[in-house]
Amino acid sequence: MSYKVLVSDPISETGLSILNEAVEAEVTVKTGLSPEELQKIIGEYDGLVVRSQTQVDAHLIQAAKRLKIIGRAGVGVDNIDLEAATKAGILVINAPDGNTISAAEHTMAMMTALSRKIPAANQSLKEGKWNRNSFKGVELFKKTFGVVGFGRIGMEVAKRAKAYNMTILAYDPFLTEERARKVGVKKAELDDIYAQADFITVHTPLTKETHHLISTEAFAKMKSEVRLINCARGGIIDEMALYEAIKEGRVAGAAIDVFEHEPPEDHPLLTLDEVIATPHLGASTVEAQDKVAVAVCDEILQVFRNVPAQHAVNLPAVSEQVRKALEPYYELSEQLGSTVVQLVKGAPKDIEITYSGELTDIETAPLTRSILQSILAKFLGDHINPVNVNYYVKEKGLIYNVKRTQNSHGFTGLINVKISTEHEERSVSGTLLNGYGPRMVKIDDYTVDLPTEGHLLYIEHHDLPGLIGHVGTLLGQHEINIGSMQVGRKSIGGRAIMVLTIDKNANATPITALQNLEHIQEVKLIDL
Ligand SMILES: NC(=O)c1ccc[n+]([C@@H]2O[C@H](COP(=O)([O-])OP(=O)(O)OC[C@H]3O[C@@H](n4cnc5c(N)ncnc54)[C@H](O)[C@@H]3O)[C@@H](O)[C@H]2O)c1
Ligand SMILES: O=C(O)CC[C@@H](O)C(=O)O
Repeated sequence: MSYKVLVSDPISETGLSILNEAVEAEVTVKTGLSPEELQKIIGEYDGLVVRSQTQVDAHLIQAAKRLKIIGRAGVGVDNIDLEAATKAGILVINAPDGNTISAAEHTMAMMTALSRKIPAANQSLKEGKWNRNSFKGVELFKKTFGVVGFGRIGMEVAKRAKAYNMTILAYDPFLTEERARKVGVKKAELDDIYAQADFITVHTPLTKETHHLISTEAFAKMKSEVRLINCARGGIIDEMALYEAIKEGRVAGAAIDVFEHEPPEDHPLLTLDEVIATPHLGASTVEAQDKVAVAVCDEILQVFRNVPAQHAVNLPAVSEQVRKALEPYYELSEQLGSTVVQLVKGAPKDIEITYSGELTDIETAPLTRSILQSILAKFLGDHINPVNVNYYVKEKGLIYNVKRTQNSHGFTGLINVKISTEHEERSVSGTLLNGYGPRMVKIDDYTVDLPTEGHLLYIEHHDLPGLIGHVGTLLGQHEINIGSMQVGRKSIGGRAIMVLTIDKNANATPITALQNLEHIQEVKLIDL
């Protein structure tokens, strides 16, 4: 199968060639489209590759009827409406580490250029002036450097700043004393940084919490003559507050790579001598662009090949080890969910999933999503997928519990899915049998050994001689071939079940006819 992929921002040729050479992908590169132009064509595509220019908003997502995956060749996904993508079941992936080094190096370049006024000196010289007095700078040596956001880039920046002999204060909610000590920085609070730092750099994502994190209030707490660097995202520093702080002489300068609105138009900051700026160039190196494009294009192909994504932004990450351990169980988990939801009468209210045996100690959330997806698909259709399933679980007010038990009844790994509705409670268990693949081993309290595919006819009846014969005859009259049969009973003459695998999908007639047979309580056709 071939998937149509649109590349709407410029990405490296090395990355593009990965998609171009794959049989699974048919690639179109159309960059610089207006939102309206993009909206018109997006409906044709299964995949979209963007950098930071394309705004993937809710309108675009609504028009993207076939879209399965959005690949962001870079880190920040603030140009993508993640909520809308998740609701639409579109997987969003990024390339989180391909441009770390480039962004860190750009931050250092901006800090040194700012401290030595290099852009202005360069400009002046090119204008024919030899003005050595106007460009006196400051050293970085032994200065205090505040790093706000100590993730991949923040840490790489700190490593480089250590070579300048700077004292580094790092603030990040996830930074522990131990880690700070290990990398040779001091763990600090924001107020410590404001009070002590000569240079402050920000390396957080732009979120509700970090929007205008550095504001008028923060500037008021800073050391005078402080210099700021933002190579992360426009909006983390309040641009107007920064402008005022520079005008008032409290801030000595700022180096800005990113703006709240890009490109910035008639921006007051760009009128100030104390500000140096670049047009969002943090990741603009040959190496970074190759790395992010290759990473994202490779991963898009993996997803088209049904391999779970490693850098999904709107799905929890799954380690390679967990992915390998769970892989054989996906089909089983989906089919158990599908079986029990077809068996039960009414809409699920409570779902209980129990993992036993070798599944007890593994992160099973991906299997849980696949079970929930197969259950909800009966009511909400095929657009339910692992990306949006939790959204719909919440929306429908479904309650689900996950349990773990060591008792796997002799099986290596066992999954039980139980659904309660307002009418009844039904459950199905399944395992992977060596050499046989997925098998259903229990329906409610009855032990069975059934395949988890094809068409199953589930019949509940009184355990009486001759009944199995009647069922066989009736199915024969409707030209329905029986592939196999399993019977189970609780006691002789008591309640019993038979489950038949049939070759032809039974229509409503034999089911009604079967239901009308004496001593039969329930007949259900389960399509897997
Ligand atoms: N200028 C560019 O071209 C360019 C290139 C690459 C990345 N970026 C941007 O740089 C930023 C950092 O990227 P990264 O790869 O290091 O991300 P990362 O996820 O590795 O690190 C971000 C860190 O910020 C921390 N954080 C979140 N909220 C915080 C808060 N309120 N206060 C303090 N810390 C907080 C997180 O705990 C995390 O450790 C992102 O915004 C990314 O989009 C820009
Ligand atoms: O695509 C770019 O050049 C910007 C990338 C950068 O902002 C990121 O967040 O990865």
